[in-house]
Amino acid sequence: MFQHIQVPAQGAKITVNADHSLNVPDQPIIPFIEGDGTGADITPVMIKVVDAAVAKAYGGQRQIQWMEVFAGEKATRVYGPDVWLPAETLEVLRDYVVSIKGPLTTPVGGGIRSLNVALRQELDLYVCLRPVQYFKGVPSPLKEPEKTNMVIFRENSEDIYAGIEYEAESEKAKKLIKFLQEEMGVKKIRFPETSGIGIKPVSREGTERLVRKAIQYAIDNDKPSVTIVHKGNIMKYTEGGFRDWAYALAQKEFGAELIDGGPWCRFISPKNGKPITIKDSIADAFLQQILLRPAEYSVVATLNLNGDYISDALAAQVGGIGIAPGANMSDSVACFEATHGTAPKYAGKDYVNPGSEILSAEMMLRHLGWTEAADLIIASLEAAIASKRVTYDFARLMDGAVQVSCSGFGQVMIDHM
Ligand SMILES: NC(=O)C1=CN([C@@H]2O[C@H](COP(=O)(O)OP(=O)(O)OC[C@H]3O[C@@H](n4cnc5c(N)ncnc54)[C@H](OP(=O)(O)O)[C@@H]3O)[C@@H](O)[C@H]2O)C=CC1
Ligand SMILES: O=C(O)CCC(=O)C(=O)O
Ligand SMILES: [Mg+2]
Repeated sequence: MFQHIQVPAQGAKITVNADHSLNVPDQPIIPFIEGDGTGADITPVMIKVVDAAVAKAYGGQRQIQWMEVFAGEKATRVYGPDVWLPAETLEVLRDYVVSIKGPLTTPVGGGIRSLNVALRQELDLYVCLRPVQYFKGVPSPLKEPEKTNMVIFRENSEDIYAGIEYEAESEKAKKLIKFLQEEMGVKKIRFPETSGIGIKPVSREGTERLVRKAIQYAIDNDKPSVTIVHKGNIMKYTEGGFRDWAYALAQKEFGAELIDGGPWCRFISPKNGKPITIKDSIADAFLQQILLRPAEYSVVATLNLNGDYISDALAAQVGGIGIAPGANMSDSVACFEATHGTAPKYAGKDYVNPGSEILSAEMMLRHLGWTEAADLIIASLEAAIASKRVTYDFARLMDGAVQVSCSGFGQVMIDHM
């Protein structure tokens, strides 16, 4: 058995069929990672709200059996000082198929590399799915925030984000720079003696599997377009490759045809008979477009680092990263997590908005096919916002709001179920 993971006495594993559909028992065992910093505040609230929604929706017929698994600072307390991501945590996340996690801290500069990234890489969770939608009543810096309605498909396994980099003046950096200069004829490293150096792998296979998911999502959800966001004018063979491979895939696998000689292309959705346009935007221009003309964008397919920046920027347009959910997915395994981090200055204060992790759980319930419980979460969130009993992030921008704590907001949601 496991060293520190307690398997619940009741409940059963979710399993996956050959076509990647799920078999979900009425009492699925769902592993969760509490998370560092504010993770310890929001994760218990998420669990309470989800349990209330499931109980209300199914009257005791269905129930999640939560199973805590460890990562980050809590893992070092449970397993020992240097154990940040125990092997049995990875084994359980893979084996139990569907899980949810709080945020995990990554130090800036030195120290451990991101555990969040490690987890995505180890489980090959190649899609980071981050829907961005407006909930009525949420304070936003935009005049018409309801026009922002996008779903980000962020490539989750490659790019500069993969963490292949070498510290300035280290032996490895020196060796790589020497190789680049002497073997590859590189003359453009401005300060070779003092440069840190990073590698940006972007592959056709990695691009294709991500873009395939994004286009299929557009078909399944009746979306009008998929926008490929890249910086391919500058990084021609990585970000430019991403753009070219994405267009080629749309033509090859979905029968898209060039519009006015391309590169934009279009195909008719086999689901609703309406056109789906595949277009692209260079990342810097895209960031101003989403503020000025958000209604023109729907599904977004992008590289790892762009997706990181874009998801926080878009979240801000609809009220901030306090209500920005997400999922990391492979074809079979899914680990749901909020877009935001551990917000260390608020840790342990029962203060922050638990909305992102609750909405990540709402995505998880929908993924399980438990739509009634998911719908209850959305309805109770909307009712809680309408009641103006909200956490600090909304209260500071809303007229007439009453500020409640993190757990208080969870209770307001439950009261409105
Ligand atoms: N997937 C993950 O686990 C992620 C982990 N991280 C890690 O988190 C750590 C902290 O990163 P940092 O850059 O501070 O980013 P954070 O996302 O943790 O926080 C930035 C700001 O966002 C706002 N915010 C964050 N969470 C909430 C919430 N639940 N409710 C309301 N507002 C919220 C706060 O704004 P304000 O100050 O205005 O109140 C906060 O100061 C780093 O180690 C980073 O690597 C970061 C992102 C994702
Ligand atoms: O892993 C981290 O610490 C940061 C990750 C992040 O910002 C993200 O995935 O959005
Ligand atoms: Mg981020």
